[in-house]
Amino acid sequence: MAGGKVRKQKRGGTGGGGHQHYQGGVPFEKSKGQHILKNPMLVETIVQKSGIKPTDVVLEIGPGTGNLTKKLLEAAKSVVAVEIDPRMVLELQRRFQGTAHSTRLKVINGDVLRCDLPYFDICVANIPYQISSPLTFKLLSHRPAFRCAVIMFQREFAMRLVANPGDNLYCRLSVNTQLLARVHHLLKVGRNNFRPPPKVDSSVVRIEPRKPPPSVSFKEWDGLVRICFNRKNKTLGSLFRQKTIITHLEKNYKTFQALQASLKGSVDGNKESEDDISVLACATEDQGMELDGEKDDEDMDLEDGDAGGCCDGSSFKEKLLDVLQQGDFMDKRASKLTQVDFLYLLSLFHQAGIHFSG
Ligand SMILES: C[S@@+](CC[C@H](N)C(=O)[O-])C[C@H]1O[C@@H](n2cnc3c(N)ncnc32)[C@H](O)[C@@H]1O
Repeated sequence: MAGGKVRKQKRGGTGGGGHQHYQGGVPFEKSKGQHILKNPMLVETIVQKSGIKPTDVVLEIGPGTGNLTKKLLEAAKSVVAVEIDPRMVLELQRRFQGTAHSTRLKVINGDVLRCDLPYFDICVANIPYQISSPLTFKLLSHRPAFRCAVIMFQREFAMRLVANPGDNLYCRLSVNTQLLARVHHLLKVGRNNFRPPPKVDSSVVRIEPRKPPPSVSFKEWDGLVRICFNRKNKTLGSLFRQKTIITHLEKNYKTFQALQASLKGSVDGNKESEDDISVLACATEDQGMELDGEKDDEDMDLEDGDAGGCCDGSSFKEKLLDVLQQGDFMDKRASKLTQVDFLYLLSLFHQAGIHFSG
């Protein structure tokens, strides 16, 4: 029966003795991150901490069998739920059909990363963890900006989101998310609150988009942050001496110079608003954040050693190092830099005509 008791069945014929978890005859699929919340107290706490108003439209991602959906419908004006699995959509429809809530629930059957999101005031979700990073940036690029999102993440991902300079887990994901939003850790959640239990612990995080959004190009920002966190414990002086970095930035520099020349130095009065727009456009492109965040000190495609003997290359290297020197960044490490430090460094590079997006 829909929304009914969850039962465990032995997987037949495998000989492996493994268990398949079912709800209403529907087996859960681990590949879709189907770990439903089985603790009603926890569901209640999440809804309370969301601060939903009776006038709010709530977006739920991955409603599954509807345990959270039910409580959201009790608190909100309406709920829009995006679910990828048609079997779950059917379960949801059966569960709420004919109830007082049915007219206030809209279910979209689709992949949340591929569909256009509707207007919403608040997002509350227990998501499949494999989409954590792209989903976070898809939400943060959504307009109009929502009030807040209260989302269950894998514990380590959550701790990366909220990490501060100097924390072990401080990474590109922390810096980029915190540019666009305020993030707070709300709740630690043990794996036994789910059926079937996942292999990892979880945490609920509150994400509040910054309003107005920062007037910096996200692509430029992320280009700088990506380089700095490629080896977060190396000094910036040493990172910006790497040949691949110098070559890449010099190419951008020349392209930018050529562009400036072709524009004959004319000042574009709309520059600032273009930058604002690129914050939105580029945030959604950046879907490899989680992986990069998790590989801070391993993900290395840089070559050690100085740039080659080319005169152009050497003088451009001096230019890069001058910028670092000017802001006293030569001996600093990404692991300790604040948002303000990154903004200042980016502005110094821009003043020198050095850009991070090609
Ligand atoms: C962790 S379960 C949460 C279920 C339910 N919200 C709960 O808390 O009991 C994640 C749900 O997201 C769905 N899902 C997985 N990938 C999705 C995607 N890309 N877009 C939308 N839903 C997805 C799964 O089918 C599953 O129902």
